[in-house]
Amino acid sequence: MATDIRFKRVLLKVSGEALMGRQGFGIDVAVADRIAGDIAEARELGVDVSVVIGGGNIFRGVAVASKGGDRVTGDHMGMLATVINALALRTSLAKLGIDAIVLSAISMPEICQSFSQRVAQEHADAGRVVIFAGGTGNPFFTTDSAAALRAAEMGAEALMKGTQVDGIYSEDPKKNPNAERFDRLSHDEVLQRGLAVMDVAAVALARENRIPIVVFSIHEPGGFAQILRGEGRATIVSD
Ligand SMILES: Nc1ncnc2c1ncn2[C@@H]1O[C@H](COP(=O)(O)OP(=O)(O)O)[C@@H](O)[C@H]1O
Ligand SMILES: O=c1ccn([C@@H]2O[C@H](COP(=O)(O)OP(=O)(O)O)[C@@H](O)[C@H]2O)c(=O)[nH]1
Repeated sequence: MATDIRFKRVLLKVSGEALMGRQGFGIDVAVADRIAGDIAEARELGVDVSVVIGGGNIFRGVAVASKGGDRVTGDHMGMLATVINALALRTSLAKLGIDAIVLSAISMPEICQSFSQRVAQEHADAGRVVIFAGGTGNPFFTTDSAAALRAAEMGAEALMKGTQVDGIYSEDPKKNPNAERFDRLSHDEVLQRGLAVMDVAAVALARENRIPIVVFSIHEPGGFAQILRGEGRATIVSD
């Protein structure tokens, strides 16, 4: 079955906002459970999945900065939010009998192990789903950049960005419903056209390391496995 699969080892970026479902804030456990189910489905296809999780459902650093507060402190709060989400996803995976481990870029040994590439690789080799928390561990970055970084470190064949939209458009489709949707783009095209589905640092890092980016809707149940089988709607960014 796995012979039809396009990628055997992927890094899945799960948007923090995806976890809040219709609530408008925080974590909807039913949504976390459903995303865990999608990861389980991908593993059944024989795909190694590791995950970078965002924190936008709880906190974004710019929210502090925009109200005159300190950006660095705001970003620290945002990175902590990603740890909360990572623990929720690990809990949902455990309910399905999937062994997952949270590795944080910010040390908090009472709660989870600290990230190092070597430790991450060992857990992945042991068949665990590695959930990377704490973003890059640095302010002024995003979890998209963390996803590109961890994808490179883990030797992932693709960075799969599960987000609110079903691909990359000529403009933000939430602002312009008539925007044109692309099936394929190069990293250079994404950067040159200023397509803001991911930040520039993340796309540039993926380009440097020749890692394809696949943008798809995380809200479509079973969508992740579909994309891995080469079906469903997504935009593929590759050279
Ligand atoms: N050209 C574009 N194509 C697709 N989405 C875009 C584009 N420009 C902006 N976006 C917006 O980017 C969002 C995804 O980026 P982001 O907010 O960082 O998501 P995430 O929460 O998944 O990290 C989409 O929900 C979409 O509204
Ligand atoms: O390497 C990182 C990753 C994240 N963040 C902070 O954590 C917040 C949540 O991450 P992000 O906005 O990327 O989450 P998502 O959009 O995926 O929900 C960001 O707004 C930043 O404040 C950070 O400072 N450095």
